[in-house]
Amino acid sequence: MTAIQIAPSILSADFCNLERDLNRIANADLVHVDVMDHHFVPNLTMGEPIVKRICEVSPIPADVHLMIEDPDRWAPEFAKLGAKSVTFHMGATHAPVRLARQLHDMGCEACFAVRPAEPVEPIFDILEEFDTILIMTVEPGFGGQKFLSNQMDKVRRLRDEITRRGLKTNIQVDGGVSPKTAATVAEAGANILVAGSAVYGAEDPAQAIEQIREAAQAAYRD
Ligand SMILES: O=C(CO)[C@H](O)[C@H](O)COP(=O)(O)O
Ligand SMILES: [Fe+2]
Repeated sequence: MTAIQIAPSILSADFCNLERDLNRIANADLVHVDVMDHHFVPNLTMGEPIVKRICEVSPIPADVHLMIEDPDRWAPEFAKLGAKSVTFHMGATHAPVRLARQLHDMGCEACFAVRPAEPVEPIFDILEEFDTILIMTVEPGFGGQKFLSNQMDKVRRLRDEITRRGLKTNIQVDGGVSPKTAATVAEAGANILVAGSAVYGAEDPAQAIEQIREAAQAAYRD
């Protein structure tokens, strides 16, 4: 049975207390790190120096979500820093297969992301190249947005294709995931759940992680 993985997004952490907030999510499977560049999305977050320190001090592996232009140029730099996985967007990359293979050669997992208005079907022809497909459940750029339930059909179509072909590809969802929406995304077939505001907005982030995990595990269909 596929284990559900919970990836809190430190976009919702206190940037002046990052190490403290990393230790607060030690029961998570991954720490999700949102890198934004003011071009691909209308927000600017962090770059290599901060991601480097996160990789060094975090008790759990880093899952770097690049919302930047030209990931073909920059994604390998984040793999070099020690990220477990690097995600790049369909709307930003020029050569996704070449980039995925380059990341794999560096010992890093490759994840391909689609925005809400982008179809997932074009990825089917290159599915074997990726460890994970990320279905965005908000428009990328900011934490704390409302969950887009209209993306669940996309998750279902992708899960059906992965199952039909006997692949082990993970499906990640990112945006508006909480203890309330966790069952919906897991029932549709997602097994990696990113949650920012629902974890760091809770009084006890570790408890919020367990609530999301339990709701998702109960609803997941393998
Ligand atoms: O990629 C992202 C935004 O583009 C974030 O990972 C995401 O929004 C997490 O925050 P929340 O759970 O509060 O929606
Ligand atoms: Fe993200």
